[in-house]
Amino acid sequence: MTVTIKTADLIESVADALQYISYYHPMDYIRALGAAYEAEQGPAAKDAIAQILTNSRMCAEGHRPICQDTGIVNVFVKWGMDCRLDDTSKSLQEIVDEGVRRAYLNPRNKLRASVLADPAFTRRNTKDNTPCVLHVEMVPGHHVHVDVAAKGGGSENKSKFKMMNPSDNIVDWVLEMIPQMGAGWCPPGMLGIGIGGTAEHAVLLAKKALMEQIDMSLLKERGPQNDLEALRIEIFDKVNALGIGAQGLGGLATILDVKILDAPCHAASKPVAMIPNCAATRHAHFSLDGSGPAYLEAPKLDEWPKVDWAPDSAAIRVDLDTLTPEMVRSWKQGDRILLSGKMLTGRDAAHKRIQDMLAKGEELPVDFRGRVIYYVGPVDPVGEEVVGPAGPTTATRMDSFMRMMLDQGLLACVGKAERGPAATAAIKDAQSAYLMAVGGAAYLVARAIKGSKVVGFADLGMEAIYEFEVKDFPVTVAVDSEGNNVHQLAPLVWREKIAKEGLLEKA
Ligand SMILES: O=C(O)C[C@H](O)C(=O)O
Repeated sequence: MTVTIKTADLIESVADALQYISYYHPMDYIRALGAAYEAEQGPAAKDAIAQILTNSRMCAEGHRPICQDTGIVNVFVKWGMDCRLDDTSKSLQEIVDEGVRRAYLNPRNKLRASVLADPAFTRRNTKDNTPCVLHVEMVPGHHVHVDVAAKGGGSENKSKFKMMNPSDNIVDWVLEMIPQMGAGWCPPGMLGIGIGGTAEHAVLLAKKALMEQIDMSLLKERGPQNDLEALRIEIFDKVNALGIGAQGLGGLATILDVKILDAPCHAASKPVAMIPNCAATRHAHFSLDGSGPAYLEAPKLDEWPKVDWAPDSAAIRVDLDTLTPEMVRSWKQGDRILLSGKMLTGRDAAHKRIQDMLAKGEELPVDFRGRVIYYVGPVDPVGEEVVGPAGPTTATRMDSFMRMMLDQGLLACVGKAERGPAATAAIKDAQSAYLMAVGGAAYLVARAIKGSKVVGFADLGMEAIYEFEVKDFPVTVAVDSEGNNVHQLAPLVWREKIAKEGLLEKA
């Protein structure tokens, strides 16, 4: 029996699933994060998890994206060989891309276009987030199974691969890689690990592993039944013992689960890949059988933990419009701050263009003297919004521009994740500061943005320079003017505490 799948149904189902995952976290992630929140003892990490959970429920209620990085779309299709498409004039890539386009341009919940063509050179935004990355497998049967994911750039950037020698130890390699990955992948999330096959197969296995349900607490309760399950538990316990914690702020929950898929490999090799999934874990799964489009059922809002983050009333209130170098110098690593006033924005493309313009002696469109810059690429607003979700992007990518920006008279910067030694030294030399906001709390953070206008490089789309007017925008001092660096210090403290006090056994 041949089943006819309507092209329109496939497009509609992909678009619906992508809209769905932009604002609904998978419930297994929410349950695991809720449990991590209860167990967390690191105060800064607990606050970050509270922001992520509060943001998640707000997004589920408001049908707006969990993160400003609405991802690059990954699609895995298992095509039942008894199925045929009603319209064979387009490739499957074109059909699925049409679903992506409709989802990302949906006027009720416009998502961010993050995909750039010509990646090595002009890096032009394709404006509708196409093309997606599509994988197709032909399988027996009369169903089309589709897994869709929207993978954030920050976590994808931390993917690792090693062609190991057969006798090399996988756990040792993972434990060597995790600290190097820093916090730009927005922990707590999960790790997908692929072992075996060939180089490209191992990476694909790691990505597919991220589509599985989080079930580490069940696995630990019943105990491992095979070597792969034992390996999952060993990696889970040893990674969390590193004390990295939510957003790299030091704590008990760095990962919520480890998923491993394997495949036979050549006798000479042991390819291993690891891909993390961030706090904006987004994936959904549906099947088509020719009877119409698939629509996913909305989760119940009362399934979210009762966590309502509110700004810390003891935080230092800072007026950006009257900020002085003396005030910046008075901030200490770990201080909680609520920013109000005007703040500029800029991320990768804007920094590169500023560098090129300065090299040519051209005048910049914006004067950075006495200003604070926020590393962000916001989602476009819909309805009454002044801006869509607008959480921080990874500051580490701006490290090589830090000294250049400080030379322009910049007072401080805001982003997420750690700064490297050169950027930390530049901040110390200029007696500046780096403030961090919570990655994965973009809709919550955007509530603090009361005004927004583009003031430079408008052609860069979400990467343009904006001026935001903010009110009580929550940040923490991550590098202070003396070069003290939270991301270096806090995990060390928590690693020791976990080991000495056996905190993970008690959690
Ligand atoms: O692109 C962004 O907005 C964020 C990015 O995913 C990142 O985590 O650095």
